[in-house]
Amino acid sequence: MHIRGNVISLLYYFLGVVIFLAVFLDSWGKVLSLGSMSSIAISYGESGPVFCGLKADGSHLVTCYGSNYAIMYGTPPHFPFQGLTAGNGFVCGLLSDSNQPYCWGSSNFVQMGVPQPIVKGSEYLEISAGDHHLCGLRKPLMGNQRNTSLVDCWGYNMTRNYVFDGQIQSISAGSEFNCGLFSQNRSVFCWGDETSSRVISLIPKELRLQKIAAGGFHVCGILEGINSRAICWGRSLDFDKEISLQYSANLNVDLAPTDPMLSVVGGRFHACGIKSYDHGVVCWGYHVETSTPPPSGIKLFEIAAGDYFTCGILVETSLLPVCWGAGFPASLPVAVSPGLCKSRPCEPGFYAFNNVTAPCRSPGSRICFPCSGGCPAEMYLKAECSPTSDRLCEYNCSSCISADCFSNCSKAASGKKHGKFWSFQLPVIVAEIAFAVFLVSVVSLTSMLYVRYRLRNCRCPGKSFKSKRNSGTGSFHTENGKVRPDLDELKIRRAKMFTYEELEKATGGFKEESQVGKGSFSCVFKGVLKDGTVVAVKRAIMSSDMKKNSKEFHTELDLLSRLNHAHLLNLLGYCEEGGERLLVYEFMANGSLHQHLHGKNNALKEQLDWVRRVTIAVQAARGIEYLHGYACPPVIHRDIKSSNILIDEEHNARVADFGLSLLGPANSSSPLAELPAGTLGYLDPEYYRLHYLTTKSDVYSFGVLLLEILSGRKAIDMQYEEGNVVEWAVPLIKAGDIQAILDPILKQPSDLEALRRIANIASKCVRMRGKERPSMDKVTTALERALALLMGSPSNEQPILPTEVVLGSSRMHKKSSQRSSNRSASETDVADTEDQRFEFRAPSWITFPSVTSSQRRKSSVSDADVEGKNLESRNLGNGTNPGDGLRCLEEEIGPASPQEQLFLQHNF
Ligand SMILES: Nc1ncnc2c1ncn2[C@@H]1O[C@H](COP(=O)(O)OP(=O)(O)OP(=O)(O)O)[C@@H](O)[C@H]1O
Repeated sequence: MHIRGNVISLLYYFLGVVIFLAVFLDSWGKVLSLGSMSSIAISYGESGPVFCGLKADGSHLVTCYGSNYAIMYGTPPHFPFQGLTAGNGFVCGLLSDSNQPYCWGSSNFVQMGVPQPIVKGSEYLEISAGDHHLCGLRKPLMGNQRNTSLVDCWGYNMTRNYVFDGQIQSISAGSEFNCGLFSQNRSVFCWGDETSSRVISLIPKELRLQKIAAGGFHVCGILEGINSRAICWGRSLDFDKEISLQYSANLNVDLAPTDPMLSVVGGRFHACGIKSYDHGVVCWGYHVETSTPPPSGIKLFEIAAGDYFTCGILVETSLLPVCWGAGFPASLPVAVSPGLCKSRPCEPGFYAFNNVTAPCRSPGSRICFPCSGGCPAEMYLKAECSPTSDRLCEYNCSSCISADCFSNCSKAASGKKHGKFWSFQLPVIVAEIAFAVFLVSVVSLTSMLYVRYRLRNCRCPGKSFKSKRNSGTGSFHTENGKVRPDLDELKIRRAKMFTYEELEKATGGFKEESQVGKGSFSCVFKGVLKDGTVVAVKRAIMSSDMKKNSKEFHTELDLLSRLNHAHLLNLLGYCEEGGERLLVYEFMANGSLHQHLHGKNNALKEQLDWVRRVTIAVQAARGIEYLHGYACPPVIHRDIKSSNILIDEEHNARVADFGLSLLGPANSSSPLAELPAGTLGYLDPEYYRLHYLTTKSDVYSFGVLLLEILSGRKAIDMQYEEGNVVEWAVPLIKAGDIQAILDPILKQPSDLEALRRIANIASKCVRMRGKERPSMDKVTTALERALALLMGSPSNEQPILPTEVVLGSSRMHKKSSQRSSNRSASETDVADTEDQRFEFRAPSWITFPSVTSSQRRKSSVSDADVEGKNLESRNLGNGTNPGDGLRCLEEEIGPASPQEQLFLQHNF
């Protein structure tokens, strides 16, 4: 008896050791399944939400849906990822091959691509993004450092390597802070800025958590043990009110539920979780007006939150995502992986996901889900959780209370009694399903057509946005005594207001040595902000014409804080104090394209080889295409030139200087009758002579820029006999003498075909009549093909992979239906061969809800404008036949009228 007792206690001891080892090993390897990194991620912010997910086909490639074009353009189509995370305006993935983060989209603070600085060769287990930063938990150290964890962070106020004592199991980033969960004692710690959230001081120190998820200004976790309910702590943004604190009773928000949870996520002011016993979803915290609740009865595998909405992956074989909250389509037509793949068997308490699709690539890897806990009321445990399946609950028919239970039990009973039930009922059920499918299809089709119709007539939200912005900074409004965040107001957090003193300090008192450039109305200085960010500060020259200064300043400020594209220069902030007007931008380490092409330093010129030059042209074209086609309302830059194409450290181009830009009409076909402004040599003759401004004016200037890039000559250079680059180069191009125009400083490529194509594009861009010039999207596509050719892509039919790799972004695919039937001959010219190769994506009303259709229409309308009656009715009120005026233009580029001369003197 005694010996048996000893044997049993020995067995228990042995079992204990095994369990301990399992838990210990688990804490090393389970990080991927527990942190904020997930198979899905949602980016949010001013440019709109984007949902990204790892495809369910085992490729580990990412697919994204949403309205932030910088993210959509930049989604890397060929990189396999282990997991995803997203912040304000950007998405990051942990690369499968290198275990390093790769980000895309745009952020003023986190570098896109592999963020820098990164300790060379560092490999990460998990990454997590906050509003403007990204953190990565490094793989565990070995030897006597194994009790130390390293976390690297990049971005706003965070760029540092952090060293922590103890093994960290997972990290999760909030708005401006981060939290980590220690694997040994399961305690949580947070660091960063807690001014508005107080997440650090409110940490429930005594609690042991199995996982954590940070939200905007709060953190939620799941308690360890059987009572695995969610607890949250934190405070709201501006008000001294606690949000979602389970300890507090007098709140205007829903409190965390007491149900056991499998998973939790944090949004900006809300949190959601997946319930443990039925995979049902429950949300708590603030509700934003107009937000929708989670669809009733849904069951989820995985869940992720944006700022005001949440998405999850349905517990169905389809693995489709479903979203709710504010500002996102409810369902997305893409199957995504329901979790992260791991290469080891699932630990105790987890089971391996089994589905017809195989979301994990390597044969031995699998997705492990935590076993559900307990059974709902009226149910009993039929089978325990096994390594291959979750626990099974069945209705206890003797204690039915709910309708579900009754119907289930009666079905089962009648199933037993009437073995031939199905043979009778099946045809009826099939007919019912077929009818339901038919009904759903008709309803979906009708609503799709209706949505498309509505979008076609959509107006840009520009005005309302502006008026809201001007209406003050209050971030909340009170309704029925409840304090709620106002969605639009909360979104506006982009351009920071600096004091003059801060910028004076940053630039060393605007000393001459800091000056990096000078424009007509401003000087540009290099500066370093308090947090170490290197910036360019553009200071308006104090002139007698304060009104003009101020107008340009506000145009640029207004435009840049609305626009967001990888190839537009990012505005970081501004200062308006007394007579001083200052704009703060990202610093572009390689100055302007003008400095490279026309500076005295030949080495700098040679540095821009043909591939770099064409890459810069493609990137600039993308930036302009965005302004014309996707910005809302559309923007005409009006001053495209080489000194406004800036080049960053990695020789990527950004279009800058929006001082002269005009917002185009969003829903009107009328070209703007603006008085000409711009730079001599780049100015569209149609605009200059007839004051006829459309997006094609930018196309003209871009054509001049292309000629400049090819020839290395300035737009106007009086040292040559033929001083105007257009008048010199176009006849040579038309004669087929491409070699004669190529920059002699560069070695000519063995195959001139790519450059010949670019020269042809340029000559079409600088056609006298706007309607005969191609639109920017056609130009971009043609340039991309040329770049692929230049880089040795074997065939034009290839997807533009080399371009994507170089540019770090991918072009948006076009819909053939959007090809305008009334487009001009020239557009067909440039894109004639390309058109058949346009690829299809999801319907544009899903991908780009508020912009695409109206903008696409706009671009075709602007063509029609120039061709059609509009011109007649609105153009020359003096009775001159506009057609004649245009026809004569090519021949009559003579001296300007005295009035025009006045403009020129004034503007240049
Ligand atoms: N963000 C930046 N980073 C680095 N250099 C910059 C930056 N912005 C401007 N510069 C430099 O300052 C120069 C002047 O820029 P600015 O936009 O004031 O004038 P411009 O476009 O050259 O002329 P204009 O104002 O007459 O059109 C640029 O050509 C460039 O060399």
